[in-house]
Parts: sequence; C-alpha cells; structure tokens
Amino acid sequence: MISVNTALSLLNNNIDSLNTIESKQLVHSLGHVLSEDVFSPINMPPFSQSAMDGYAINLHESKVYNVIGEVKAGDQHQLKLKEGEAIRIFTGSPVPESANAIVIQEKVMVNNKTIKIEEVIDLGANIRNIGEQVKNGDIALKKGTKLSPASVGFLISLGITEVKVYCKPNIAIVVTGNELIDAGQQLTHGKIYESNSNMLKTALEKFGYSKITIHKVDDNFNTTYNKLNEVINKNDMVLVSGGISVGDYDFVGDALQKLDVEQLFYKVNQKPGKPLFFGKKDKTTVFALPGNPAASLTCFYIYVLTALQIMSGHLEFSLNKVEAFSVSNFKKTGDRAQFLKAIYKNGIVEILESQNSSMLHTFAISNALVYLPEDQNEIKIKDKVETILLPLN
Ligand SMILES: Nc1nc2c(c(=O)[nH]1)N[C@H]1C(S)=C(S)[C@@H](COP(=O)(O)OP(=O)(O)OC[C@H]3O[C@@H](n4cnc5c(N)ncnc54)[C@H](O)[C@@H]3O)O[C@H]1N2
Ligand code: MOO
Repeated sequence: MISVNTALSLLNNNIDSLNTIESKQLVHSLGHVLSEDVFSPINMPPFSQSAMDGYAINLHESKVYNVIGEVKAGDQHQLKLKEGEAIRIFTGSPVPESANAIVIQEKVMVNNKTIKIEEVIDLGANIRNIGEQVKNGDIALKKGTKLSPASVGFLISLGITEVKVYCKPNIAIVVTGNELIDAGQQLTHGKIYESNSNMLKTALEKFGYSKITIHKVDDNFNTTYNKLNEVINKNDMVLVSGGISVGDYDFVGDALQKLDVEQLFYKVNQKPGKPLFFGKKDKTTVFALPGNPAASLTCFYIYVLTALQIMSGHLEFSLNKVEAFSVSNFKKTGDRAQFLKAIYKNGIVEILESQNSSMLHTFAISNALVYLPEDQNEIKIKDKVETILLPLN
C-alpha cells in the first residue's frame, strides 16, 4: 500500500491540462484558466486622467491661479493652460496636456474666477498617466491565470470581450450498490438512501464544474463493465463510487482491469479512503472512490479536486493548509495516515468525535481536515497540527 505523499506525487505526475481550448465570453469565463497570454489592445488609462475632484493647474511660483474653464468626465474638448492658469476638473476627466498637476478642491480657496492654493503641490500630483496600468501591446494577463471577478473586470476595461481558456472536463459519476435507493422513495429494510452522487455533484458544482452526468448501476459485473465502458469513452473524468473494495460483490476493480484502464495506484495508506483507485484510459482519468460517504468526500477534496484543477489548466492548485493548535486529544489505531474532520477558527482546531468513514454527520459541520501522518500516533491538546481548510465559502 502506498503513502499519501506517493499517491499525491503519482497524481501530479500523471495529470495534465486538457488540450481542448475554447473561446469564452468574458462574462462567462469566471474560474476558467487562460490558455494563452492576453495582450492589451489599448493603453490603460487610454488618456491622462484626473484622480480627484479639484483643479488642473499649470504650475508656477505664485499660489494664485486664474480659472479659465472646466472639463467634466467624458468631455472631449482640450483646453490649453498657460503658466498660472487652472481649470475646474473632476475624477476621471481628461487632463489637458498643458496641465501638470491636479490640486484637490479641499486645498483651494475659491474667489470668483481665481483660486489660491494652500499647500505645496508636486509636479504630476493626482494625475493618472496614460498606460500606467498597462501599455498597448503589453501582456495584460499571462497564460495560466485563473479568471477572478477582478481579472474579468480588468480585461473588460481593456475592451476585451472574449478570451481563450482551457475547457473544463466532462465528468461522469457512477454510483454502484444494490442497497441504494433515491431519497423520496419509501425506505425498506436493507436499503439506504443514495447520497454520494449528489454530494459529489454539488462539490463539483461548487468549484465550477458543471458538465456532469450521473449514472447508477447494480452490483453486477456486466452492468458495471458496460456502464464504465460507455462513460470512459465519453468523458474526461469518471468518478466511480463504491464497489472498489474486496467483497464478492465489488466489481469495479475487475471491470476497470478488463477495460484496460491503466492502474496508477490502488489502495493508499490513509483513513478514510484506503481502497482509492486512480487510473487512466487514453485521455480519461478514472477515480474509483470508496463507497463510504466520508471516505468518498475526503478523497474528492484531497485527490479529485487537485486533478480537476490541473486538467482545467490551473497547475499551481493546492488546498489551503495552516498550522493550528489542537484543543482535542486524539489517539489513532493502526498505522494509516488520517484525515480527521475538524472545526478550525482563529488558529485553533477542534477534532470532532465520530471519525468513522460511513458517517457524514460530523463532516456536515466541519470546515477543516486535520492531517495526522502515518508515523504519528496521537495528537495532544496544544499540539500544533497540519490543518487543511476546506474551501466551503
Ligand atoms: N475485508 C475488507 N473489507 C473492507 C475493507 C478491507 O480492506 N477489507 N476496506 C473497507 C474500507 S476501508 C472501505 S472505505 C470500504 C469501501 O468499500 P467499497 O468502495 O467497495 O464501497 P461499498 O462496499 O460499495 O460501500 C461501502 C459503504 O458505503 C455505503 N455506500 C456506498 N455507496 C453509497 C452511496 N452512493 N450513497 C450512500 N452510501 C453509500 C454502502 O452502503 C456501504 O455501507 O470497504 C471496507 N471493507
Ligand atoms: O478507507 Mo475506509 O474509508 O477506512 O472506511
């Protein structure tokens, strides 16, 4: 069985950005990653702008200036100032070439058509120079930038409406298990409500992955094989839930083998999520996630999310980790590394009771996972522990 670190490096070494690129309207591009550098088609700002409401002046020795006119934001006329002259100006208005400073109105005494400036003004004060953010032809944003509201706003401010981005993967979720019925149906003995598919779907949607299909199969080799064959051919990523352990009715491993899915790892020395499978067939990435719900979701955060981000062009992705002081004692049994459901606040972390991988009720209130490595057996109150902050907001 391999360690968590080995599994993570196998993952990083075997996943690449999808080589499908699409043009996206900037307004629909949030969370996508630029597949090429974006060059600015204009100077930004495109003209010299006033940064404040006040007076544009042509500096001279005296503190008194004659006001010869006004330029509002959006005005196109150019006024010519001689030394000792000023114009009324507003934030965002074009600054005449002949002005060399803006003095804010709070620093000025107005007397009819003259102003008296009450402090020393620096050359260039309160003027936003042409191209000071970015110059025409320069790189505005680099390939690999993940588009945020600020980057969308910035590119649109340059007049750009469309960008080339990496496509996001198509994802199939396949849930296995005869015991599973849909919420809303009558619960009968031996059955449970199927929750992994919608848990994974909402987790995917939270990170902007929307091309998702859900499929359900019984614990039967042929139906498992046929469904996996179909979805592996049609998707960039397949997430199988359940049926990957060693029971007589766990058919996922056999089906993946018969389908020639290359196994990159199977079984990681971790709790929860020991029987995690990661493999590839042609360009399709396959994860078989353990059916236990908390194991499935932990593997999603730690492995699947990283793979998806890399596939979508975001090469630097990692979950936020902090060192926090534990307010709980925890002793582990066995030698597996553990991801412990926890609540983190202001540098302090509480490890929750009920860490069982079949239970979601503590996961439902946690906002962090405390990582307890293989070679460490216990956590004591006040110990500093590695805490992975779950991206929930
Ligand atoms: N003899 C051994 N048995 C098991 C081992 C082992 O090493 N030797 N490993 C255990 C571990 S650890 C895990 S984790 C589970 C993983 O089993 P599977 O991936 O085959 O999952 P299933 O058996 O199908 O289901 C496990 C559990 O989760 C429930 N489940 C499954 N799918 C869903 C779903 N979509 N929604 C809600 N709940 C689901 C299922 O009913 C089971 O209770 O294997 C251990 N066994
Ligand atoms: O690996 Mo399992 O998730 O411990 O129950």
